[in-house]
Amino acid sequence: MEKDVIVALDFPSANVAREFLARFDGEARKPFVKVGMELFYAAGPDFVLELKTKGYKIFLDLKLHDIPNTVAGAVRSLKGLGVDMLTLHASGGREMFMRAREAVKDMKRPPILLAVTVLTSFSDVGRKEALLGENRSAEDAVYHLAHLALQGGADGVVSSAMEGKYLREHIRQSFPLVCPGIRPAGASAGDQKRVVTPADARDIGVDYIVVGRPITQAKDPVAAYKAIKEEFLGGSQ
Ligand SMILES: O=c1ccn([C@@H]2O[C@H](COP(=O)(O)O)[C@@H](O)[C@H]2O)c(=O)[nH]1
Repeated sequence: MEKDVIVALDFPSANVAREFLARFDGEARKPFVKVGMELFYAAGPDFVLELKTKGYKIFLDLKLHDIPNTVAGAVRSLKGLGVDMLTLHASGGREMFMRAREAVKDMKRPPILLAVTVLTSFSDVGRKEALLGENRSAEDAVYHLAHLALQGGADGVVSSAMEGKYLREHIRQSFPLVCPGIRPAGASAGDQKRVVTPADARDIGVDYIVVGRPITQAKDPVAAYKAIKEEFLGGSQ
């Protein structure tokens, strides 16, 4: 399976994102980028198309979560964007994933459908407070949600790398594991609670790490990106 660092473009406008990406112009390969709610709501599908036309690989992180019919419609509406990955909340349930799977079936290059399990910003206390009656460990909750979504038709899973080892041991099928909440040693966690270093994520067997602020807010974002990539991919680049 391919492994890579995905840069989260959490910016308020297309122009800010363009300025940031221009720093990478001299590099041999464009970074794999993630467009999340902030940028998508500000810049819209046109900017995603612009990135696609420029040759970026795109992870569209909209975390769809609604009734199955609405999510299937949303997936169909995103069809023309040609994104490489798309997120849906695993807690939307099996039927929601079945309908999303059905919605991509006629696409020439369907996106990898990723199930977001337990957000990396949740501590155990925060998760139990938000989800009524939730008494499982984070590992068990992530496993349960991942298993359900994969059965419904998800291709891969988003979780903290902290649960990665448990997922790999308990889910037999092979699937792409995508992990945000990545922090190089000494970096500020910010609102992230379940954080892992790029080197530990590599050792756990994570396929893609998603990194935002440690790169976008670095003094030298290109140097920060390269250092994180080196720590995660090492000699396998
Ligand atoms: O559980 C999740 C799911 C998605 N994210 C997204 O990843 C990035 C992380 O950004 P940092 O600045 O490196 O914290 C961000 O876009 C989130 O929306 C996540 O963090 N956790």
